[in-house]
Amino acid sequence: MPLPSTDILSQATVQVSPGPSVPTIVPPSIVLTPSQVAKLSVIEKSKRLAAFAAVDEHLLGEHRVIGIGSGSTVPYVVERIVSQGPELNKARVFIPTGFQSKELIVSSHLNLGDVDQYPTLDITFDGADEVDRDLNCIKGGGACHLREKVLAEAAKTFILVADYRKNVEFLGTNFSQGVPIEVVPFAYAKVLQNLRGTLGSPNAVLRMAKMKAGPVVSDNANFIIDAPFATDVMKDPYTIMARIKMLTGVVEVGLFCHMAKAAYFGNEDGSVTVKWNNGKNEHISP
Ligand SMILES: O=C(CO)[C@H](O)[C@H](O)COP(=O)(O)O
Repeated sequence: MPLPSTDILSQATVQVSPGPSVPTIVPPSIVLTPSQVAKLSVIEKSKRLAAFAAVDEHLLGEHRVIGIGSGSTVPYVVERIVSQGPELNKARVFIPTGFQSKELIVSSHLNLGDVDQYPTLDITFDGADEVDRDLNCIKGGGACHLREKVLAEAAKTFILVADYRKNVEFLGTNFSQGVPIEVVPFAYAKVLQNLRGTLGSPNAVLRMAKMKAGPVVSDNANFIIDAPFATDVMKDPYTIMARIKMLTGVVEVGLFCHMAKAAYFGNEDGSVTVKWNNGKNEHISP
């Protein structure tokens, strides 16, 4: 099923015209056709709904510098942005949170920039592994949370998009693999020891790669530790985030506290739930 995903170039068709001998790579459009939409699963549809609602409500004509996060929901953010047309988008620059979103921006023919050129962003859209009632979230399921946090912090407005499974009262409810922690490689054993001991996460583990022997290596050439904590600890994510961050060797913690302005969750019934940082909850009917 053709989805707007990171493997967009691998789905590309090669067109060989009779003239030049060099084949042209034509990536499939990020904008889905009605028949592609009809084939999406309920979860994919709900991600797309959340992304569309978030872009429609928050991406303004005057926005020029836009952060694009990582994960499987973000391609739908880009789909909606591309649908706004080249006229609006040619004046904009898009900042990626990692390899995946860089590919997404480039293959969608959007202008690519980096945060060292644009340290202030108008807005950043990103996915989340889980979002609690106060809009704190777990991020880093895709090992991108260092760059994601930089782009969230650099943005005047940070907006989360996710499907209904991520909408929880307390962090760690469904996402039980633990808090993703990026560490410099040579310090991983020491940080693991700290986490399993003093910090109270006996099941903390080094994240291992699936199709490679050895650990996952982040876009910044670091390792990732996943550290699960008890529910009581996760009820106060800021405190545990600060304690982990103080460990020498830790580069960034996948707990984003008090950063998002709003979180959009697509629901199974086609509605969208919006949680705002002022405590307000909104329901957008299908
Ligand atoms: O934090 C992330 C990557 O580091 C992602 O935003 C998070 O994992 C959510 O991804 P998805 O939209 O695929 O559920």
